[in-house]
Amino acid sequence: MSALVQVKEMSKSFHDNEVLSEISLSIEKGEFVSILGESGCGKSTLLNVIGGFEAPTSGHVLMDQVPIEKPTRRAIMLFQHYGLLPWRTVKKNVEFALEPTISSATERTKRANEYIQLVGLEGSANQFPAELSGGMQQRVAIARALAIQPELILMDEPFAALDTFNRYYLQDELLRIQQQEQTTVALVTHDIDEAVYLSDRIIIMDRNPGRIKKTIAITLPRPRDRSHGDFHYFRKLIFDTFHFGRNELDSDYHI
Ligand SMILES: Nc1ncnc2c1ncn2[C@@H]1O[C@H](COP(=O)(O)OP(=O)(O)OP(=O)(O)O)[C@@H](O)[C@H]1O
Repeated sequence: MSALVQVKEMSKSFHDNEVLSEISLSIEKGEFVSILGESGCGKSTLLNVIGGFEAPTSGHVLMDQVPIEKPTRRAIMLFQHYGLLPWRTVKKNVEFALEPTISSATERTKRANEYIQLVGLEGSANQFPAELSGGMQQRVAIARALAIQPELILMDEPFAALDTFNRYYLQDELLRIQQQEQTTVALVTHDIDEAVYLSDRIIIMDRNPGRIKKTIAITLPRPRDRSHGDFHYFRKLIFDTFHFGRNELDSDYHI
């Protein structure tokens, strides 16, 4: 594997407030990395800098050795709120995202259909977002992001608004497609379980200012079993990193 993204001694301040301090990390091609940390530690800011939406105050952020200076279609951001256009059908939402790069309408339709099928929504292609459940809307957002065929998907708590069943289902779908397409993923989450289930590597952050506290490689074979003792081992390792005492444990493993 070789590095797709390199962040080198990067700091980010908003006015006088240093939010990220001396962050260095690299993300390999095809790797699934999660970023965990308490609220306000700068996780979203880090994604925004990697996506080119925010400029670092100092240090370097590179994609394939080239400085990231603005958002490009090589890196797509996926949010908790799906950002679908309500007046367009599922198919038209996906096709719309392809307009800047595919000039032929026939080609756009073909690509859109392919990715709608990939997320299992072929039966809903002509429906409007309001007619779909939250889980289905997020699948449309995933199809739209993937159809662009980005090298990197940046995800900011994409499953946080979903119920457990939809969350588990979409986590599996995402992994299946990510492995098939060899897409590189950087995911921000508060859900330790989700991070252990999905990631090759988990980056744990400290706050005030945001720094990398620890990086943990999740060496569990796939598909992973959430009830397996080894899974619990990694969960505990992460809890211990946050120094949570027993009384502070939350049954859902959210931070
Ligand atoms: N555009 C901005 N202007 C000023 N301050 C900002 C801006 N964006 C983020 N911040 C500040 O940076 C800090 C980190 O915010 P950020 O959203 O990156 O944290 P986070 O770890 O993603 O938090 P959460 O888990 O609650 O989403 C916060 O104190 C926030 O107020």
